[in-house]
Amino acid sequence: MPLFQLLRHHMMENRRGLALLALLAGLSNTLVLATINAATEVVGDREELLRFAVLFGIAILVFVIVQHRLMYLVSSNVERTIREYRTGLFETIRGVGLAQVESVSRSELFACISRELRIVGNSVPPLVVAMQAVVLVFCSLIYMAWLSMTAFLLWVSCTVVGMMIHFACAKTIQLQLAEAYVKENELVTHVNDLIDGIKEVKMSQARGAELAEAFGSLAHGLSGHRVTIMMLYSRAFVLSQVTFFLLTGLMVFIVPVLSPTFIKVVVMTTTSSLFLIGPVSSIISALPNFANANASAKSILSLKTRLLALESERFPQSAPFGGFETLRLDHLFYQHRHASGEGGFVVGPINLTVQRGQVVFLTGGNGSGKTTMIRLLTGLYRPDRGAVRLDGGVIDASNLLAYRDLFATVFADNHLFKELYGMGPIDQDYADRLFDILEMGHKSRIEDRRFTNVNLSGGQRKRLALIAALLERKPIYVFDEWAADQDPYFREKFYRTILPMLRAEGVTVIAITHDDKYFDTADIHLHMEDGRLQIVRDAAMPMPALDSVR
Ligand SMILES: Nc1ncnc2c1ncn2[C@@H]1O[C@H](COP(=O)(O)OP(=O)(O)OP(=O)(O)O)[C@@H](O)[C@H]1O
Repeated sequence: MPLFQLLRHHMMENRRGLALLALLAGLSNTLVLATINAATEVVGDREELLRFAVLFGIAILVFVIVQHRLMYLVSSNVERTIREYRTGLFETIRGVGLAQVESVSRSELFACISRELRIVGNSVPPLVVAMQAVVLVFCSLIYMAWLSMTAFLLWVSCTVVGMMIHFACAKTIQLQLAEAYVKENELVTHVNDLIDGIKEVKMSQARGAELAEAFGSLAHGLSGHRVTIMMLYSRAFVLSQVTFFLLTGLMVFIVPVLSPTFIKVVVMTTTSSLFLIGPVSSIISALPNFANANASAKSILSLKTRLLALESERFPQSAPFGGFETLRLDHLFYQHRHASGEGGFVVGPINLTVQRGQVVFLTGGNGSGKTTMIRLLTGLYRPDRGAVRLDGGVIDASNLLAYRDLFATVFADNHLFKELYGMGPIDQDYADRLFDILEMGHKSRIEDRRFTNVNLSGGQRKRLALIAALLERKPIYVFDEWAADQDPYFREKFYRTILPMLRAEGVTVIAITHDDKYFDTADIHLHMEDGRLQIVRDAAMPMPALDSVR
C-alpha cells in the first residue's frame, strides 16, 4: 500500500513503541467500558462503586497520557518523513542532468512538494485515532466474547459484512480519486498558463476567454467528479452505520432468543455494542482520508521513481582549480535527444583553444547551436564524444564540479536570485564600483548579501545579474546575449568599459553576441552554423585557434 510504503521507514524504526502505545490506548479504552459495565452491577454498594470510580478515573488518565504520547510519536515520525521527502525531491532535481531536468513537469513537482505531502501529513491524526479504534474494537470484542459468545459471533459476522460492503465501495472511490488527481493537475497547468502568460492573455480577449473557458470546464468537471466521490463516501458511511444499527438491534432482539443468558448480559453486550459505534465510526470516517492519502502517496512515490530513473549527476567534490592558462575543446560532439529517445540536432565536432585573458565572441543564427556549444563548454552538458581539457588535463566526472566553479554566467534566460547564494565575502568597494558603472545605485543595492530591490525592468534586472556574476570573481565569464536587453548607452558601456576592465583583470570572457558594431573588442570571433564552429577572426594568433571538422 503506497501510504505505508511512504511512511514505513520511520514507523518501522519505532514500531515497538508505537505498537505498545496503541495497545495501551486500546486497553485503557476497553477498561473504561468494562468498568462502566461492572459498576452497573454494584449500584447499591457505595464502597464497590467508589473503587470502580477510581479505576474509571485511572483508565481515563492512562488513556489521556498514552494518547498524547502516541500522537506525538506518530506526528513527529510522519513530519520527519515529509521533510525528508521534500528535501529529497529538491536534491534529486538538483542532481539530475540539465538535459533531463527539462522533462520534469513543473506542476507535478510543485503539487508533490506541497499539496500531496500535506495531504499525507493531514491524514495522520484521523488515521491514528482509527488505529486506536481498531485496537479498542479488538479488545472490546474479546470482552464481548467473554460476556456472550453468541453476541460476539453476531457482531463479528455483521462487521465482516459491513467491511466487505465498504471495501467494494472503496475500490470505486480509489478509481474516481485517481481521475480527480489527473484533473487537478490539469487545473494547476492552466493556472500556470495564466500566470506565466498573463500579458498575452490580457492582449487578446479571445485567448483569455478560451483559456478561461477551458479552465471553467475543467473546474466544472472536477467539482462534479468530487461530488460523485463524496456521494460514494456518504453511501459507504450510511451502509456501515445501518450495519451497526442492525447490530445493536440484534443484541437487544435476537441475542436473548439465541442465548440462554440473563438479562444483565444482554444489557452489557448492548452497552458494549453502543460503546463500539463511536470507534467504528471513526475507523469508517478515516477511510476517505486514508484513500486520499494513499492516492497522494502513490503519486509521490511514482514521481520519485521517475526522478530516480533520470540520469543523476552526483559528481564527487574535488580540489578547486586555482586558475588556468589554456582551455581546449577537443573534438567535442553532442547530439540532442527527443523525449521519444530519437536523436536530434548535432553539434560538433568542435575544436577550440582559448587562452586565459582572451575575450571570445560567438555569433550565429537562431538554432545554429550556440547555446548547446556554451552548455558543453561550461560542463552543463556532457559531450557524447571528445573532451574538454584544462591545461591539458581532461575534465571528467572526478573534477567536473570544480571545473564548473571556474565560471560565472549570465544566460539569456538567466534567473536573478535576490539572495546572493554561494557567494563568499563580498568586496564592497568592487560592488560599489560596479553599481556606479552600471548606474544601478539609485535602484538597488546589496544589504545582508541580498539585493534590496529586484522589481525592475528587464534591462535593469540583467544589469543586476551582471553585477552578481562579476562579484563572484571567477576566472571565466560567460554572457549569453547580455547586451540584447540594453539600450545603446549601456551596450556601449558593456563593450567599451566592462569587457576591457575584465581583460585588464586577466579574466576570460566568452560572449554570445549579435552586436557587429563591437566585434573589434574581441580577441577571437567564432561563428556557429548548423552545429559547426568556424573561426572568423583570431587577433592573437597567426594560426586559427580552432578548426571545424566533420
Ligand atoms: N533540449 C533540447 N532537446 C532537443 N533539441 C534541442 C534542445 N535544445 C535545443 N535543441 C535543438 O538544437 C538546435 C540548436 O539549439 P540552440 O539552442 O543551441 O541554438 P542557438 O544557436 O542558441 O539558438 P538561438 O539563437 O535561437 O538561441 C535547435 O535546432 C534546437 O531545436
